[in-house]
Amino acid sequence: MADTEPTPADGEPKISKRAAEKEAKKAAAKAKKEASKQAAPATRAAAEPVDPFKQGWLKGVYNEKPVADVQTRFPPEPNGYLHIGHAKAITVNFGFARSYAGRCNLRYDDTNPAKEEEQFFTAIKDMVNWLGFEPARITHSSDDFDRLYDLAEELVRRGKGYVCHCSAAEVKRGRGGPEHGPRSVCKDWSRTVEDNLQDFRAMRDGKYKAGEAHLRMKQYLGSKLKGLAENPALWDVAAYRVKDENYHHRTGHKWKIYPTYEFTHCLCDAFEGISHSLCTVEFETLRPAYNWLLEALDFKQPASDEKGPMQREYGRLNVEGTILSKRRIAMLVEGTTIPPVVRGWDDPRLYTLVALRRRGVPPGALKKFVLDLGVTKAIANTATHTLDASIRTYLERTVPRLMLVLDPIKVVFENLPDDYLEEREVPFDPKDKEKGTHKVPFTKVIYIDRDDFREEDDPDFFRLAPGKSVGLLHAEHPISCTSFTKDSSNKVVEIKAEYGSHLSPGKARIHWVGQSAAYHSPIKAEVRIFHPLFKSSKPNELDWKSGGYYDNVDPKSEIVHPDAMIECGFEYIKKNAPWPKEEGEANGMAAKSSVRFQGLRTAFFAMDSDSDEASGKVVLNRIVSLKEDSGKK
Ligand SMILES: Nc1ncnc2c1ncn2[C@@H]1O[C@H](COP(=O)(O)OP(=O)(O)OP(=O)(O)O)[C@@H](O)[C@H]1O
Ligand SMILES: NC(=O)CC[C@H](N)C(=O)O
Repeated sequence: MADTEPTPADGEPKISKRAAEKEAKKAAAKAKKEASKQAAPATRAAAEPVDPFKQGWLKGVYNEKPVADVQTRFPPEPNGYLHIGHAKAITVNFGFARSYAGRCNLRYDDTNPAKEEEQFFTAIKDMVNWLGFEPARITHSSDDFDRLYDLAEELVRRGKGYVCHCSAAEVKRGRGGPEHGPRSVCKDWSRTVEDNLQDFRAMRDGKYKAGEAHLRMKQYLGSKLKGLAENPALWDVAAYRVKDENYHHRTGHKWKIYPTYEFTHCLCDAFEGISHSLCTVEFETLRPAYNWLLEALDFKQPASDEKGPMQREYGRLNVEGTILSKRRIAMLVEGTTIPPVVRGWDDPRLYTLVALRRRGVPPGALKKFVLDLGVTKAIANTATHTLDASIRTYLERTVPRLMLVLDPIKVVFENLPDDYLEEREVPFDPKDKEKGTHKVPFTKVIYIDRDDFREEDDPDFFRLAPGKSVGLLHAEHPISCTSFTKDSSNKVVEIKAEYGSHLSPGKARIHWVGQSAAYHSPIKAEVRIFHPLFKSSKPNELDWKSGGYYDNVDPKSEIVHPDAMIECGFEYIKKNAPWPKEEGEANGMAAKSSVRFQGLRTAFFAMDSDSDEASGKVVLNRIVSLKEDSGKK
């Protein structure tokens, strides 16, 4: 509709802008209704569940190699906690296998001895299970160290591997370029097989220190071939290197040499019978090197994906507004010269999977988010608030509702007897009868949120104020404030009020919690409300090297309400968790945070791991606000 007032044509009755808008709205609503009637059969068809793995790019990947026994793998390096990006990798690899009736392995890509710790192994498997997937097999690249070593010798025997003693600078020089001229091979390139074998064994037996010797693959550096040879991933990259700090958590000090990613990954894929090796786009340039090694050792036919594993690459999931790098999160968790700024790797302000779980994000919401963004070769760039919006929509349909008062003020009804009790039957979700109902007590004393009261009335304020009435959600009659009292710090501590049908209904309805020992109401709780950890919307651009990020940490990123109150329906919600009941959590991976609910007019909440059943301590985390601006009302 145009902004300007319409000019009526001569002779036509002049209608006001408001009336015209009303008419237009009516007509639009009618048209929409008509359209939806006509479109009903098509809409119903569209509502049939669509398997996202059998659409678009993923379907194309399957069609390139439509085998009966689809086998994929999720191959994290066990050097830190998984983050939201990994939720995409897990969903893609496990989901693809599931859709095509195949299997997916969890493979710990543990070829880097210095960085791996037991805690990460357990946490990674937990997250896969929590997301609702069960690995067909759990493997470790290190399980195959013997076999990998034998194949490295075989590569040498086939004249396709050589031990090189160049320094890093010499290797760089050999790669050529504007500074170094044409690419060239070093003197070690033409050593005999026997010589190379002996020297490789010497590497294995500890004759060399780190950097003094490498086993390199004889790819294309010495070749005159154009095309493939332009790819630096094929310039005789290292297959094995010596590690001085060589203790490995599974093989101990057995090995002084360790295989590189380029040597290990494709071979482990072949050992495990992987049909579709799905990884992120930054590995695309490595695909020719992946195929080169498989072909060199007869695990694949040249220029064919029929035999052996086929690597294909999808776009990473990048989330702006937070940091995902393990190194940076470690700085926040452990502190360096600066004190730690978060509670741990699972601090709900982080985007590690353990943190998202602790915050209360349902695993199904993460998977849906990943798939809704789409799986293609394009990088999926998104922002934390887009993720929040998606989680909000997911929770809206799936979790029950309760009344929770964040910052309570006591309300005493002067016109009710001390033992007044109205038992109200309240649905857990008015739009979903299946979730059932529960009983809450309406009593002489109730608690309302401080935000819902003003000491001085204002015509634009529709809730409780002296002389003003307001409706109560789930109660029969409205209430009206007669007076209030304050403490020495000028804080309102008690409101005197009336309740009954004689009062004006008011223009809004607010939430409340009744006080009744018989109903164990209210339940006290500490509520933590989270906001972005950094003031900057681009925290990756902060100064991480010299600690400049610290000043950007928002001290208001966690606000604690220590005296919140929840109505007694919470007990039922707790006993009947997980909400929603789906895959991982329903199958035993439910943490305390699977106790989720919508606090009416407030936010979505989940129980925090700091809660303690024995002492009755309840701590809640805000999962997301009800609206994007985090404001209620
Ligand atoms: N942001 C992301 N989006 C999608 N997939 C990812 C993302 N980050 C990692 N992956 C994939 O997850 C799998 C296991 O990753 P791994 O932990 O080895 O990766 P990484 O790149 O070291 O992760 P980090 O981002 O923590 O450095 C790999 O296949 C990798 O491609
Ligand atoms: N091909 C892949 O998926 C890569 C996995 C490997 N762990 C990495 O370094 O990221």
